[in-house]
Amino acid sequence: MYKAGFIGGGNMAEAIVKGVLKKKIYKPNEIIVTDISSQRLDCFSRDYGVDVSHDNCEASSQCQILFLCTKPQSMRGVLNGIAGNISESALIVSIAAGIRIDFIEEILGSFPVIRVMPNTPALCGAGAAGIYANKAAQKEAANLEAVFNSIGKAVVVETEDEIDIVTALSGSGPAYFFLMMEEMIASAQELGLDYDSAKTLTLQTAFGAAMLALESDKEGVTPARLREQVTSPGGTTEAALKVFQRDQFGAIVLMAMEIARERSKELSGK
Ligand SMILES: NC(=O)C1=CN([C@@H]2O[C@H](COP(=O)(O)OP(=O)(O)OC[C@H]3O[C@@H](n4cnc5c(N)ncnc54)[C@H](OP(=O)(O)O)[C@@H]3O)[C@@H](O)[C@H]2O)C=CC1
Ligand SMILES: O=C(O)[C@@H]1CCC=N1
Repeated sequence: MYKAGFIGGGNMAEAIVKGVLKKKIYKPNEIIVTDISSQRLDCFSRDYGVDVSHDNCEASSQCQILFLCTKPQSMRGVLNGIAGNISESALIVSIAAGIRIDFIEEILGSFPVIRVMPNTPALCGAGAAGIYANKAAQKEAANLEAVFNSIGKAVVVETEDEIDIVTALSGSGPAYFFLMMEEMIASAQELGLDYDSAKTLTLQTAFGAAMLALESDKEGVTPARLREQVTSPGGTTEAALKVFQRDQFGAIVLMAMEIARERSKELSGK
């Protein structure tokens, strides 16, 4: 029996597998990963030493925790394929955006099911994950929270609808920050700085800002207060921030997150 099986060995499954192995939550021989792509399976076998298989049913019958890690659009087919072949005592964990627990239960029958919305920084132990468990999985939720806390930070939410918000916030969120980094690097180049210097200073600034925000949060200091500390009256930051405000930066962020949440809800119909 494997402690964990991952159906779909894509980007997010790899981030979780790498994270849990690094933190020694599981040993490589306690994990099995399936995928339709031999190339992906070779990568998991070579880079992480875990067992791999093309056979979703075989893997599903041998796992204590079964992580469903395929795209939402493939989930119906994947669930139909493994239904009736899952170990009776298994915990089902879906990381798919939008896919609701009742959709999973309809196809698989009654199991403890947990939805987790993780993110790719789990790759380096800095993930953020939201967790929602059905009634049958309330006990398991605490264990799973510990797993995701070991590869970042996890928050258990009260309602399944909140997972759609978590998706728009921290699931997709790394991409928002990466976009900001891309734009800052490109802008610095446009203004005359060389690419390497622009990249080094951008990444270190993002890292420094996040680290300072996390450290300061322990003392109750908010991001807003930290922003004020950078902003000298009549200075350069104030001049820049006025442009963000004039062009409705807050409204743009809200609009983007609302659309991401709506897309998560739409995917539930797949
Ligand atoms: N990427 C992210 O940042 C996050 C993703 N998620 C969720 O995680 C899930 C996976 O996303 P991501 O890792 O980015 O996607 P990927 O496309 O990278 O991973 C999915 C993998 O599953 C494979 N696959 C497709 N069909 C099957 C099948 N029938 N059996 C086994 N494997 C199959 C795919 O192969 P092939 O490519 O050949 O089709 C692919 O390798 C999604 O549901 C997404 O909503 C959640 C949080 C964050
Ligand atoms: O873009 C997506 O649909 C997935 C879910 C959250 C992050 N990536």
